Amino acid sequence: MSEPIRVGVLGARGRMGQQACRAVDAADDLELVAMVDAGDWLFSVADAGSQVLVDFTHPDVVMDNIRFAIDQGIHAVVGTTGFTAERLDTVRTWLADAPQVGVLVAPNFGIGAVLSMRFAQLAARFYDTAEVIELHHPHKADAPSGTAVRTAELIAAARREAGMGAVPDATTQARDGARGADVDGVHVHALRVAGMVAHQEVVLGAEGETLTIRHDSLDRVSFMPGVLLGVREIARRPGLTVGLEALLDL
Ligand SMILES: NC(=O)c1ccc[n+]([C@@H]2O[C@H](COP(=O)([O-])OP(=O)(O)OC[C@H]3O[C@@H](n4cnc5c(N)ncnc54)[C@H](O)[C@@H]3O)[C@@H](O)[C@H]2O)c1
Ligand SMILES: O=C(O)C1=N[C@H](C(=O)O)CCC1
Repeated sequence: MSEPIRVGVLGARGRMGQQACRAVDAADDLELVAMVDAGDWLFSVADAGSQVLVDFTHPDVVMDNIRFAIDQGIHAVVGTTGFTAERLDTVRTWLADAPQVGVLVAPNFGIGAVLSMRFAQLAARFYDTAEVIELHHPHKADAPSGTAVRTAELIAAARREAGMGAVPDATTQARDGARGADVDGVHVHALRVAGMVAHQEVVLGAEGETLTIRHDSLDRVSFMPGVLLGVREIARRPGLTVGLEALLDL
């Protein structure tokens, strides 16, 4: 058997980081060599010889962590959310100086969540209206979720490609926030509910019918097969990869 891949986890004491440490530790082909959280010495990830860094931290710090990984020649599997097109462009610029390094940015590592995004993308052109409702635990820092933003962007792109116009909406009077956030012309509603983990509904509508695509992550273990796939694949994919779907051949 070949040498295990050496993995460092950032955000190691957080909800996702703890799961990621457990999953990496349990995999025969991976070796957990660094566990770093806020206030710890970031360079211990490099000192420990990490080949892949897994990041589940916070939108405010994730860009610094990616910069660090690229500068150190360490591949990065990033689950932290809060990415914009501008942030992704910045990562591409950094990677131009380190062409051997791979960075995967995935707003959701749940296989079902990735499939549901794809289903929504496929369905979008057949329906007049589409809205996204995401439901998460109340400790979540960002709203809407990274998954919901990406889903809305995929729906909007599919509508544009099909030559569809704006989603019809006759609302002329609304309380602030009543129609949710406008992401690329698609309304996204964020609920924060104690007891929940990560859930999403895409509600599509046409004359006489609706289609609801729902996914539920009931436990954070649901994200781990996707995280491990990213860790195993990223060295073979230099440059920036956005979304786990690229690794699933969807
Ligand atoms: N991609 C996915 O599948 C997926 C799934 C769940 C959560 N997330 C995202 O992952 C991120 C973390 O979520 P969480 O629920 O684990 O949050 P959390 O608050 O439980 O954990 C974050 C951890 O990061 C630590 N941290 C903060 N700054 C740091 C730094 N500079 N260096 C190292 N560690 C640092 C915090 O101390 C904390 O322990 C969020 O952006 C969330 O949206 C993504
Ligand atoms: O718990 C979170 O925080 C999650 N964040 C991701 C997002 O913002 O889409 C994925 C689901 C869980």
